[in-house]
Amino acid sequence: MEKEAKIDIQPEETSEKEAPKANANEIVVEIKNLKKSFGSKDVLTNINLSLKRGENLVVLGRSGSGKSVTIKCIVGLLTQDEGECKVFGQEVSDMDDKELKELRVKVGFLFQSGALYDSMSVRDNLEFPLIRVLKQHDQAELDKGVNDVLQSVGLADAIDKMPSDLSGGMRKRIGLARTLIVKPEIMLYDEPTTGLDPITSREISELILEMQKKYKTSSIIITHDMECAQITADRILVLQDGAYVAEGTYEELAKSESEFVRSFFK
Ligand SMILES: Nc1ncnc2c1ncn2[C@@H]1O[C@H](COP(=O)(O)OP(=O)(O)OP(=O)(O)O)[C@@H](O)[C@H]1O
Repeated sequence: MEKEAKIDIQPEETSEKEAPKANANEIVVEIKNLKKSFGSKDVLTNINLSLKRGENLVVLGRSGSGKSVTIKCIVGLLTQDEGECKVFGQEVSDMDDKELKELRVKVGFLFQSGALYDSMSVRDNLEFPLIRVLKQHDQAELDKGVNDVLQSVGLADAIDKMPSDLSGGMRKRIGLARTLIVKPEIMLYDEPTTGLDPITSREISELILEMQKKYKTSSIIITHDMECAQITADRILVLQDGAYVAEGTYEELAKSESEFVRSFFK
């Protein structure tokens, strides 16, 4: 097993975040001819992907097809063997530790587990990134940040609850709030609806769409959930055997000539 880089989202010197440039055609993530193998196993054979500012890009693929590996290359948790992986025009594999820390402030990721600290209340879980990442210490400012993001995810009443008091869907919302609170420019969602019942899954998908509009984030959403894809996607990429085999809107791909692509829509 190759060792993955450790996640450390606490930059030592964090400056005020720059406002995103308003250029709708800007490419914020660009991947070209990306290849990644583990031992003799070729996981990514030829990945090409571009994420435009403000768009929701859904990646569909069977289990084990390399979707998470792609996301880990984007945040520098894994390094590709060949090809380019650029975020905001800068090659991730060339970044030093300081640049990687800055990258992980601009790029938020929500992994399947949600990653809340179970011993901390919702308020403390949400204050944590404000204090550690944005170096905010003024209590009024912290309160405002926490209350605003809780309103956004529809859980203002949960502020003093412990994670163990929350349902799976609520934990997912708080996990999302915890990522969004530092206002990342790019969001990476790794199977955001996995393990949730159909109604809660739909609510989370709708929330992802609302957050795109409210925070103007650009997002890559990895999912098997076709309803999530239908609700959230501006564009969909289909991954097969380590390479993308189709690209289009939900409606376009549902009518694809490829049986493999259509198989997701059944
Ligand atoms: N650090 C690693 N070391 C060795 N093999 C790995 C490592 N990370 C991923 N793999 C292998 O790469 C393949 C793709 O994994 P990945 O997690 O990207 O799949 P996925 O498409 O996200 O699947 P799932 O939907 O099941 O999460 C798997 O066979 C996995 O075992």
